[in-house]
Amino acid sequence: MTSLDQYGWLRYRHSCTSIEIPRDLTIGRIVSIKGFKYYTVTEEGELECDLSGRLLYLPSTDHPKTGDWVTLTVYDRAGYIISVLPRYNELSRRNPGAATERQLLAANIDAAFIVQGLDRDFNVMRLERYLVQLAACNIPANIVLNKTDLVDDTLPYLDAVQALGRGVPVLFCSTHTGVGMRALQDELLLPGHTYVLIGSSGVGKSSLLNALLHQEQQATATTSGSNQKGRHTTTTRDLFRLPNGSLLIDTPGMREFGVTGGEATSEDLFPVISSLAASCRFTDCQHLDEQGCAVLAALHNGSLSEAVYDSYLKLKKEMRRFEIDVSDKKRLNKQFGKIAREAKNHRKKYKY
Ligand SMILES: Nc1nc2c(ncn2[C@@H]2O[C@H](COP(=O)(O)OP(=O)(O)OP(=O)(O)O)[C@@H](O)[C@H]2O)c(=O)[nH]1
Ligand SMILES: [Zn+2]
Repeated sequence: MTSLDQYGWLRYRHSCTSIEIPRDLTIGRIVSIKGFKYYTVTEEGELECDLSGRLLYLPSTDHPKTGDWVTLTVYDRAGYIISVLPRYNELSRRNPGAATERQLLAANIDAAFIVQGLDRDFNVMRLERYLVQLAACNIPANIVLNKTDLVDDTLPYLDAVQALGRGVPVLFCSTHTGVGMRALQDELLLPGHTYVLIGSSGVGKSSLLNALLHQEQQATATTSGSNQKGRHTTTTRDLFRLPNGSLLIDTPGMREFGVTGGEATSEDLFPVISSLAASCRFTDCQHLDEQGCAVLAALHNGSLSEAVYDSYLKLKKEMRRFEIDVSDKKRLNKQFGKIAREAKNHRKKYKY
C-alpha cells in the first residue's frame, strides 16, 4: 500500500472521480499547518511545503486546510503547493474575528465527532448548534460524551440528546477508565476514512486522540483545580493516522461555533421542525404567529419542547443574519468597485 492510500487517497478518489491530475505533479495531503508552512504526506513521505505564488495571492479561504489534497512540485526536497484539489466537503464555521466570513477548519471529512465532557461542559443547545452546522456542511455527525467517570447515571444525558430528535449516534466514554474506547475504535472509525474531533476546550479531545493512538503525540493539559476546566493546549490542527488505518483530525477547543447555514434550506437543517411544518396551513409559514401552524400547535400541546423550538428560532436567525451580512458586504464591495472605476475613468478623461 502506498502512503497516499494510507492517508485516504482511495476514499477521496471514490468521491471525486472526475479529477485529472497532471503527470508531472506530485500529490500530497495536508496533515498540519504551522504559520506559513504546510506539512504534507506524499508517496515519498512527509514534506514541508510553501504556497506557490499563484496560491499565495488568493484569499486565505482558498488556501489549503488540514485534510486537503493538493498538487505540488518538489525542488531540492522542498515542496511548492500548486493547487488545492476539489473538496468533497468543508468543515466551516462563522469566522469569530470577522462576522461576514466563513472560516474553514478542515476539508474532506467523512464524519465528525462532537465531543462534550459530562462535567459542566455538557450543553445540549451547543450540541444542536454543532449538529446544524455539520448538516449545513454535509458532514455526518456522531456525539461523544466523555468523562463518564464523573457522573453516576448517563441516562439523563442520553434523554436530553434524544429530545433533539436528530437520531445521531451517541457514544459514552471515559479516557480515564477506558469505557467506550473499544466501541469508538472498532465500530465508528473505518480504515481509510477521515474524521474530525470538535468541541470546546478541555472536553478531552486530545486525550481521546492519545488513547486511540496509544501514545502521547498531542499535548494534554492538567485540569485546573476546582473549576473542572482544562487549559487551552492544542495549538495546531493535525491529521493523525490511527493504528486501525483511520484518519483523525484534532481541532483546537473552540469557544464559539457560529453557524453560517449552507446550501440546504434552513428548514431542512431542523428535521423535527420540518416534519411538523409539512402540516402547517401555509407553505411559507414561518412558525411564529401564523394561523394553522402545526409547529406552534405542537409547542402548545407539549409534543415539541420549548428548548428545541427556541434553539431553532435562534439558529435560523443567526443563519439569516450571516446571509444578510455577506450579501451587504458583496453589495458594498460592488458599489466601491463601481466608484473606483468611475474615478479611474474620470482621471483618464481629464488626465490628472
Ligand atoms: N475525569 C475525566 N477527565 C478527563 C477525561 N478525559 C480527559 N480528561 C481531562 O480533561 C482535561 C482536558 O483534556 P484535553 O484532552 O487536553 O482536552 P481538549 O479537548 O483536547 O482541550 P483543548 O486542547 O484545549 O481543545 C485534562 O485534564 C484531562 O485529563 C475523562 O474521561 N475523565
Ligand atoms: Zn408553521
